[in-house]
Amino acid sequence: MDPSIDHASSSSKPRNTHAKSKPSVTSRSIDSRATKKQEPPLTATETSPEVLEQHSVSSHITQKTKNKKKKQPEPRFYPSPTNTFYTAPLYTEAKQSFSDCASTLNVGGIDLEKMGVLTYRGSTGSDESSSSGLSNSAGYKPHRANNDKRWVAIQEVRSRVGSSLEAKDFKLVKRLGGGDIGTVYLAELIGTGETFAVKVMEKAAIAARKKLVRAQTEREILQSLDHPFLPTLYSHFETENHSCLVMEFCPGGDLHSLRQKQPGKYFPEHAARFYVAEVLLAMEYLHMLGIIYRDLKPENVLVREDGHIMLSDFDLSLRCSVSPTLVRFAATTTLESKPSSYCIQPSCIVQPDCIQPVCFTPRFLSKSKNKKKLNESARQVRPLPELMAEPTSARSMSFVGTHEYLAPEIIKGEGHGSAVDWWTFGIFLYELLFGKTPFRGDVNRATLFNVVGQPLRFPEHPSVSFAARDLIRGLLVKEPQHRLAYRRGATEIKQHPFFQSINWALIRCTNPPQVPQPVKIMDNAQSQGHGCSRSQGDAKPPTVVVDVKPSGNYLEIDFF
Ligand SMILES: Nc1ncnc2c1ncn2[C@@H]1O[C@H](COP(=O)(O)OP(=O)(O)OP(=O)(O)O)[C@@H](O)[C@H]1O
Repeated sequence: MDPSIDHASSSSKPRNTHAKSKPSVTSRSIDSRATKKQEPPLTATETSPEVLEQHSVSSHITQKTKNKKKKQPEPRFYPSPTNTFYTAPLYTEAKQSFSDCASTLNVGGIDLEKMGVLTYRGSTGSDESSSSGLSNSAGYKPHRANNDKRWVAIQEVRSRVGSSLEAKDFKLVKRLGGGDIGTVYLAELIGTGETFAVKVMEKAAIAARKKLVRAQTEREILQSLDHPFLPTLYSHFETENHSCLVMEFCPGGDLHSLRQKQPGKYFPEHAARFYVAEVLLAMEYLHMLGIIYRDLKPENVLVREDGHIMLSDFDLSLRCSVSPTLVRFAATTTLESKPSSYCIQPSCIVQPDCIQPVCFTPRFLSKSKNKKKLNESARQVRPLPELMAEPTSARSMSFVGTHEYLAPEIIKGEGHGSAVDWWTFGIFLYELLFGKTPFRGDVNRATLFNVVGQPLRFPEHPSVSFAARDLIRGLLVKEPQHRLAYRRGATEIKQHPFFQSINWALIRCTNPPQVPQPVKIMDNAQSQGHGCSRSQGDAKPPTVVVDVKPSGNYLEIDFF
């Protein structure tokens, strides 16, 4: 498959889980935002730049934003006309170099690698890798390698049965939700007590609705991911009629539901900052892989059992080629010689992953004696190259996304690139902070007009910091080329004062605003599964059930 082809373009996507077909622009179905009125799609004339421009006052807004941007601190580096391009091996080297650098960095006596912040260890093996030859990274998932109880469980079953996982190894416990191309179930890996989310897709239905390519895109993207805030595809298997993806189960639900439960239906600023910071790292990583996500919204941000997030749903994503660009070899500047009010330490900057050694300033080191230690450690850090890996040149003409989250350039049909993700990031932050999106109209068509033509406004309530509003203003610039992060991607956003308190390197170890209730475990005598013919050995009795009526019956699903 040609990865530069936008496979989502001919597809459609409902938020509505009851919908049979999926318009490429989705409405939300489960909350007050869902548009009730039916309306005809916009015609080509209506979406033409001229017509939309008549409603536009965006130039005024943009000018204001431009002026504001001028006041921002000088960028630390500039793409030079003689950019050196990293080829894949060099990039791997950079990663390795980063790993070396990071693993030798023992900050204040704390081994960051042991803390799980810095991990570039080899994989203990992947069920997925054994069943697929698709991606070179599919079998190398260091973030999920050694410490993941789910891998251990999978390995256990595999070694017991001597083959890859199959449908009969799982017991479906509960339906979690339905998407356009499949249904997601909570499932137990029989005999291990470990739970997974299994997305079950009916092959014939997908083929009949011409969604095969989309399903394949999602699967291939999932196979290529290895990031703490992105799903791990533990296994993939086929039955005669179904194709199944086995992923981590997120018991915390999605951020949309969680927001509804907050007082006032909006998150306090510290909580919003935490969630968007983790999403930012996930998107940075995706862009690094040449994946433009295109479907950011609270519904697609799931909360893991530890309260950290997982970005889900990749069937609208666009894959394109990206060449991480070496923009500068970092100078031998140290922390002392280049102080900064932001979290910028130019001595060791590289973006091979979510982990950036730029901010090794853990809060527990903020006292002056620890600062001294830190500075000494930083001096020993080998300077690393500075990379830019934003797929800015990618272009798609697809009309995909969710109305309230669509970027103006998508609506105008001007062709779009990775900047659409930074627009949606701005809408996402706005929604978490204010409990609503900024351009929503009474009907979808009005929403589209508002996105293109209406200025950004902030409600008076709740009161939100200047930094947060300033960041949103920078992101919700109508012209993509003037939008924050257009040029240097996530790095630009990370440097914004809104994130000043975020320690990017250690965010995985930060306490999340909320940790979901643990999954209720029931001792269920009937947990022998469907058609399980494999020996259970002396494995733990199956125990998992999440708010399923204690009838003792697991779901009778004819898939398996
Ligand atoms: N890993 C998971 N853990 C817990 N719940 C999940 C998980 N993955 C999906 N879900 C739930 O299942 C529902 C369906 O997910 P799925 O990704 O198939 O569809 P979707 O998000 O509606 O989008 P699409 O139609 O594009 O597939 C989600 O809304 C979510 O509530």
